[in-house]
Parts: sequence; structure tokens; C-alpha cells
Amino acid sequence: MISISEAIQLVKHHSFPLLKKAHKPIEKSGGYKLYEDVFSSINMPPFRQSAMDGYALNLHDNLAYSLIGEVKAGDSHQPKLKKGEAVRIFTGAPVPDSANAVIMQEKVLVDGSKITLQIQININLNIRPVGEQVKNGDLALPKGTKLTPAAIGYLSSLGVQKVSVFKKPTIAILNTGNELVEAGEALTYGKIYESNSKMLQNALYNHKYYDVTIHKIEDDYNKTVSKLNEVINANDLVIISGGISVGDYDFVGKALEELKVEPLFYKVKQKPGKPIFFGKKDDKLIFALPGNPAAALTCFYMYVYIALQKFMDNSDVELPRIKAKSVSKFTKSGDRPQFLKAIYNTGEVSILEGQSSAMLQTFAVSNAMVFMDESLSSIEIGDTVDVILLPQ
Ligand SMILES: Nc1nc2c(c(=O)[nH]1)N[C@H]1C(S)=C(S)[C@@H](COP(=O)(O)OP(=O)(O)OC[C@H]3O[C@@H](n4cnc5c(N)ncnc54)[C@H](O)[C@@H]3O)O[C@H]1N2
Ligand code: MOO
Repeated sequence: MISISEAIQLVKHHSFPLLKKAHKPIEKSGGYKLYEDVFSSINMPPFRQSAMDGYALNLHDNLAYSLIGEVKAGDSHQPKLKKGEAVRIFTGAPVPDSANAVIMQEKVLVDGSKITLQIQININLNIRPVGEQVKNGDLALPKGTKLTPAAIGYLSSLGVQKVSVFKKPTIAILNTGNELVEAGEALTYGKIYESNSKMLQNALYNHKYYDVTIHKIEDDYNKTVSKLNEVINANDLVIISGGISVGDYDFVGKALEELKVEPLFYKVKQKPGKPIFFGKKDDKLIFALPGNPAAALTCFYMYVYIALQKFMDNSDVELPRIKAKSVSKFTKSGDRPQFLKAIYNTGEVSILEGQSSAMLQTFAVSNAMVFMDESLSSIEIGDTVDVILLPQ
């Protein structure tokens, strides 16, 4: 059995950036990273653009101007202004070539076709020059840029419709267990509703990993071997739920061995989630998470999450950790370091009742986990504790 920090190091060490290419329509590229540099095929802005509603002027040495026309956003005409002439102009409208400043309307007195400036203004005031953001042919965004809403807006403003991105991993989730039935089916004696695959699938969706398939295996050795073989071949990452402990019908460990999956660790000194397996076959990563639902999700956040971040070459590969003041007491049973479901709020954290690895009810209302190291046997009210913030 290894420690949590050893397990984290092993996942970091054996996970790697995927570096495969995919094409996405710009509106569906959120959360991906650019696979290659994107160059602009236009100047942005494409024309000299007014930054204000007001008057475009051909400056002269007097504050009085004569008004000779109007340019609205979207207009394409080019009024010719002589020195001392002005046109009414609006935000986003093209500034005529013969105008060299725009004054906002609040600083102007209007009297029919005469306007008088209330202040002296400088040349080029309130005119956004052609290509101020980026020029035609220049680098718009470099390879590796994360496609945030702002980046997608920016590329859209340059007329980009499709982008090449780093592909996200293809992921299989495998449920094991004869006791599992689907919602909608009869819950006969001895059965429970399957929950882990939907939970893990949504944990993946939450981080924008959508290439996910779900598979079910009965507690049967040969079927386990053949299904595992199939999904390992077809995916970059395989997440197995259950069947990894020591029971007579826990076939996952033996099946992984038969398939020559290289074990990187099995069993971590932690609660919940002790019987977790991490291994690799060629460039495929395989996690077998304990079937107990809260243990499975804890292991997802602590270990699978790291592999997902590494696949995308992200620099922050672990969930954020902070210190907070506990408003609850807790006494640990046993000597394993423990992850406790908790609610964090502005510097304070409340540890919830009901920490069993079978219970999702507490997880469902928590937004954090308090990490209780081996050295701690209890937490008192007012103690400063380690808090892992969960993705919401
Ligand atoms: N003799 C020992 N028994 C157990 C040990 C041990 O060290 N010695 N460890 C315990 C711990 S800790 C855990 S955690 C579990 C892990 O067991 P498995 O990973 O083999 O998981 P299963 O036995 O298949 O299931 C455990 C539990 O979770 C429920 N489950 C499983 N899959 C799902 C699912 N998809 N949706 C909802 N619930 C699921 C399953 O019905 C069981 O109740 O082993 C302990 N035993
Ligand atoms: O490690 Mo198990 O996950 O405590 O129930």
C-alpha cells in the first residue's frame, strides 16, 4: 500500500499530453487548446472606427465647425470633409479618411448646422486605427492558447469559423456488478440503482471531456477480460468502477493482469478509496476505482483528474487546496489519512455528518473535502485545516 503523495506522483509521472489533432467549429471549441498558431486574415478593426457617439472633424484652429453629413455604424459612404467641417458619427461607424478626430457629443454645443467644441481636442482622439488589435497576416493567437469565451469571441471577430485543437482523450467508463440495475427497471431484492457511471460521466462533462462511452460488465471473469480488452484498445483512458477489491467475484485485478496491463499502483493508504488501481498498457491509462460511490468520486478528483489535466497539457493538474477554519469537530477512526466531505464558505469549513464511502447523500451537498493527514486524530472547532475545493 502506498501513500497518497506517492500515488499522486505516479499519476503525474505516467500521464502525458495527448498531442493529437482535432477540428472543431469555433462555437464548439470551448475548453480546448489551439493545436497551431492562428493568423489573422483581416485587419481588426478593418476600418478606422469611431469609439464614440459624436462628431468626426477635420481639425482646424477654431472651435466652430460646420456640419455637412452623417455616418452610422454599417454605412459605407465616405463624406469628404474640408478643414473646419464635421459629420455626425456614431460608435462603431467608419470615420471618413478626411476626418482626423472624433469628439463625444457631450462636449459639443449644436446650433443647426453649426457645432462648437467645448474643449480643445488632439488629433486621432476617439478613432480606433485600422489593425489596432491585429493586422492582416499577423499572429492572432499562438498554439496552445486555451479557448476561453474571450478567445472564441476574439477569433470570431476575425471571421474564424473552424479551429484545429488538441484532441481530448477518448474515455470508457466500465461498470461492474450483477447488483446494478438501471433507473426505470424494477428494483428487486438485492439490486441497487447504478449511479457511478452517470456520476463519473458528469464529472468528465464538467471538465468538457465529452468523448465518453459507458459499458457494463457482469461479474464473470471471461466477459470481464474480453470487455476490458475491447475498451482498452478503443480508448485513451479507461475508468473501471468496482470489482477491484478482494471478493471472489472481484475479477478486475486478475483480468487486468491477464491483459498485461502494467500495474503502477494498487491500494493507497487513504479513506475512502483504499482499493484503487492505476496501470498502463502501451499509451493507454487505466484506473480501477473502488465501487463504493463516494470512494469512486474521491478517487476521481484525487487521481483521474490529474491524468485529465496532463492529457491537455495544463499546468494546474491538481484541485485547488486552501486553509480554512473548521466550524465542526471530527474524530478519525483508524490510521488512514482521510478525505471528509465538507461545505466551505468564506474562510470557514463545516465537516458533514455521514462520511461512509457508500454514501453520496453527503457528497451531493458538499463543495469541498477536508484533508485529514495521518498525523491528525481529531479536528476541533477553530482548528485550521486543509481544504480541497471541488469543481462545481
Ligand atoms: N475483505 C475486504 N473487503 C473489502 C475491502 C478489504 O480491504 N477487504 N475493502 C473495502 C473497501 S474499502 C472498498 S472501497 C470496497 C471496494 O470494492 P470493489 O471496488 O470491489 O467494489 P464492489 O465490491 O464492486 O462494490 C462496492 C460497493 O459499491 C457498490 N457499487 C459498485 N458499483 C456501483 C455502481 N456503478 N453504482 C452504484 N453502486 C455501485 C456495490 O454495490 C457495493 O455496495 O471493498 C470493500 N471490501
Ligand atoms: O476505501 Mo473504501 O473506499 O473505504 O470504502
